[in-house]
Amino acid sequence: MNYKEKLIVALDYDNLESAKKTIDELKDEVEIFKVGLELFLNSYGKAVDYIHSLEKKVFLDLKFHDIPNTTFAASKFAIEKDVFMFNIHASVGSETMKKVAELTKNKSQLAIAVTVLTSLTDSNLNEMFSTTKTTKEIVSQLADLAYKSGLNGIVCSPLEAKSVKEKYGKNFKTICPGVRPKWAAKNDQKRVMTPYEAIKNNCDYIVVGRPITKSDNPKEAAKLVLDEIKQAII
Ligand SMILES: O=c1ccn([C@@H]2O[C@H](COP(=O)(O)O)[C@@H](O)[C@H]2O)c(=O)[nH]1
Repeated sequence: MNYKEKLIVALDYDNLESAKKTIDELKDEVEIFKVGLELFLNSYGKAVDYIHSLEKKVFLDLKFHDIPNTTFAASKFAIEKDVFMFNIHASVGSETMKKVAELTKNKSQLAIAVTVLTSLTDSNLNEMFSTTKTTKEIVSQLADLAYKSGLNGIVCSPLEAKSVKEKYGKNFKTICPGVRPKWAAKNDQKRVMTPYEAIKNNCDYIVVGRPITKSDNPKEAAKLVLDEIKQAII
């Protein structure tokens, strides 16, 4: 895999024009763009078509979380849109994950499961579920369920990627937000690593948004992140 394909730039914008400006600025460096709820809703889905019109790949990050019938229908939409990758929450359970996995069988699209959001800590899990389990333990449990359900990989923080890859092998992908170069603010991200550390820790893809998109010079910021990726895979 070309090192540039390991970077996914998160386009969290509230209008299509701003997103287009960034996409145009980054298109010589970046191969995969992430469209999440904010941009998908504000652009009425058109951001996906724009990225595709430039022959770039889309990670549709809408994190479907519903009963089997509804999650299945939403996943069909993602497949029909021909996105490179889309996601559902692992906490939909194995029945739904199996149905979605069946949909993508023999197709090029990757269906992945969100485990524990990178903005959450052990104490957040404790206050939500009265559990003493760590984020790492819950990620491992949900990764196991996603793997056994036949999905193509998971979203986790870079901190958990290594143990997941060691257990499930190269075909089960780790997609990791919570990536912060040393020069960037952490914002609301809690479980973070630098791009270099994340790639070394077996993230197949790193997702980086604000350090690039909110930078005074997004292209230079993307190049700095790509340099770290390159250094890590040499
Ligand atoms: O656990 C998760 C799942 C998804 N995300 C998304 O990734 C990007 C990260 O953006 P930054 O600006 O680099 O923080 C964002 O779109 C999230 O919705 C995540 O951060 N953590």
